[in-house]
Amino acid sequence: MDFSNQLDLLNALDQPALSDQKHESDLLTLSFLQRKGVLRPIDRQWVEQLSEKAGEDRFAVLIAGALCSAYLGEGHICIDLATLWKTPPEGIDRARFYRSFTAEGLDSVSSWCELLASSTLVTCVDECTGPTQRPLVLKGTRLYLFRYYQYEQQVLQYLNHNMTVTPFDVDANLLATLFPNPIVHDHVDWQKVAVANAASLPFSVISGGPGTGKTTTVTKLLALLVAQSLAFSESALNKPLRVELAAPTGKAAARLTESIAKAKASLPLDDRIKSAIPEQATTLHRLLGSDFGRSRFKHNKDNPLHLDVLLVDEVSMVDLPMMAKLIDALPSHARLILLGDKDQLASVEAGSVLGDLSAGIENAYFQPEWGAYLTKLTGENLMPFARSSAPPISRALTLLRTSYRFDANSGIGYLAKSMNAGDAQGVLRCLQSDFDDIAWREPVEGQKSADIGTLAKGYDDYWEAVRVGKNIADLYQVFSRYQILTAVRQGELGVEKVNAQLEQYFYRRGRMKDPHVWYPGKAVMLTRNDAALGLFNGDIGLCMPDESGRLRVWFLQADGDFKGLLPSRLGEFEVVFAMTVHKSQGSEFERVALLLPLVPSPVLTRELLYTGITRAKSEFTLWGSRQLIRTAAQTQIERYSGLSDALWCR
Ligand SMILES: Nc1ncnc2c1ncn2[C@@H]1O[C@H](COP(=O)(O)OP(=O)(O)OP(=O)(O)O)[C@@H](O)[C@H]1O
Repeated sequence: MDFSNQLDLLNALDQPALSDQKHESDLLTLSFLQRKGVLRPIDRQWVEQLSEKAGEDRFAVLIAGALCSAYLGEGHICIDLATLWKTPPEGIDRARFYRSFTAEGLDSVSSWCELLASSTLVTCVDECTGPTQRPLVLKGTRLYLFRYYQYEQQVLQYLNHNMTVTPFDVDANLLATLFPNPIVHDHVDWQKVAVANAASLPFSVISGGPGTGKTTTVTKLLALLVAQSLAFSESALNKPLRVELAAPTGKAAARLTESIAKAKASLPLDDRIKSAIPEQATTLHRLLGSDFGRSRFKHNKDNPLHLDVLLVDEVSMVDLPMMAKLIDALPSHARLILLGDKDQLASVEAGSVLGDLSAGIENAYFQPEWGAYLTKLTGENLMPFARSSAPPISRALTLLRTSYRFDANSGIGYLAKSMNAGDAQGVLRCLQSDFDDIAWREPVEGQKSADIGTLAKGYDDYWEAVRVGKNIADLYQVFSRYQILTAVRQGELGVEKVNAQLEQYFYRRGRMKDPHVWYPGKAVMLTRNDAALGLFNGDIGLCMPDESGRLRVWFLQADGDFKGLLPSRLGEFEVVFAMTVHKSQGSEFERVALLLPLVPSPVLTRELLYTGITRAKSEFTLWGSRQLIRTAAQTQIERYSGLSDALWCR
């Protein structure tokens, strides 16, 4: 019998493999780690292939490589050996972990690093020779997969270069025109500071929670840049400024288009300038020229984008590889302006670029000479924020702190703030207070499933709009007013089950004749990009008949138009009367119901709940137990990378 087949069979039965049995009580093996769920099959296979090719069989090297791959799957850019040495991954017995290293003569993290540095699989970047193309890169106690080390370096090199350039000239009078009302008391107008900062620098980040005026601010920034360019081009016959707006998803791009158009209308500037400010946003994939199925984009270092200014919204959703590719495709003279909420969930794929960039943004410290420069330019007194210890990156960042959407009487604002601060008591107090805009539904004793009847009521307006045959634009508006969010995919209160139950409930109420076929009102979300159709993962389509009565699924395009497709043309999709919080990023709804699972889950974190809460504009209902809410508020996501330490000198 083939021995490897036998091994697979044993693994599938969750039994120790034959080769492990003699080690079971003493040393670790890769197959044991896979069975414990510490490694995925792909992590083990990858490292075993490398081991065979390179003739490297030392366990301390193989476990480091396999963990690097496994942690990448959880969103980490690298592993930190020092942290792992102190706290072995969950599911591994500590004594056994250390025994496995002692067996190879290792007794400390430095001896582990030395051993790795001696391996043909690892490049040690402290060497004068620099990195060679080996699968793993060791920098200090951080171990990376080669490609991800490169991505991180690409972003760092870009930032380091752009943090030291001489500031561009900024028209202080124009800046004053855009901010005519001085802020009262001793407060700083951070929106004005953000515009001054971003207009002065080739790279900037503007972060803020919901309704803090991010769009208002960048619209003023674009107005300033466009007006300066128009004035300059008139005198020097220069070309007009080429500005591009982008976001990670189609939905977020459509929202950016809408918000910029609205904010532009109220600018205190003449129409010539307003009309030169673009409104049309696109997705990052489309901007870069997505070549689906390939990881390389049409635009890159050799074929840069044709633009002078690039504004990217919802940057919390942008992963490290995408950021590196974006930077790679920027022409050297271009400005990059990143916009987002640093406290939201990080990207689905690896990295937390916005979080890393803005790791120290709360302090709002500038280097003294930058503080003096901004004070002169804005007329705001920024010297109290001057610190000689502030790292260079600090000047490129501005945090907007005042929410103009949620005032002191807003439960949503208070709840979001408490959750973001990890203040579990504050969160529970807020949920128990009588704010008009929030509600809390605790599961009752023995509850096994969601209260579908109550949740489904939120869609009454939508079904009425379907029944009377509203046009697709109006129907989309109505649909976007209410959203059920779930924290998890699987389980009783997971998105799959809740969607199935909702469809059944609607069927019983006569909303459709057969829930198993396409019906008017069916709402779906794509789960894969589709180049041929120009649609993206996360795009939402509503099924309604066209003029000839044929059912089509209608998708909102970034330009505000709708594209209607025959259902048979769609690739992978799922019903979307409920969606996960992850999928809701970049969208906002008037009313949101957030369902927590009935049992603890590692995905319940402060960032997940904060993101869920801040999707709601005027009404938020939280379905979840006191215990899970408390635990989530106290659990923060940590993603390993070298970016924040390199930028914030920690
Ligand atoms: N300085 C300000 N003074 C008064 N109102 C403001 C100010 N800045 C923004 N607003 C108003 O606050 C609301 C939210 O602003 P805006 O849409 O720019 O915020 P945002 O941070 O982009 O919001 P979102 O959470 O939707 O991304 C808008 O109605 C806007 O007109």
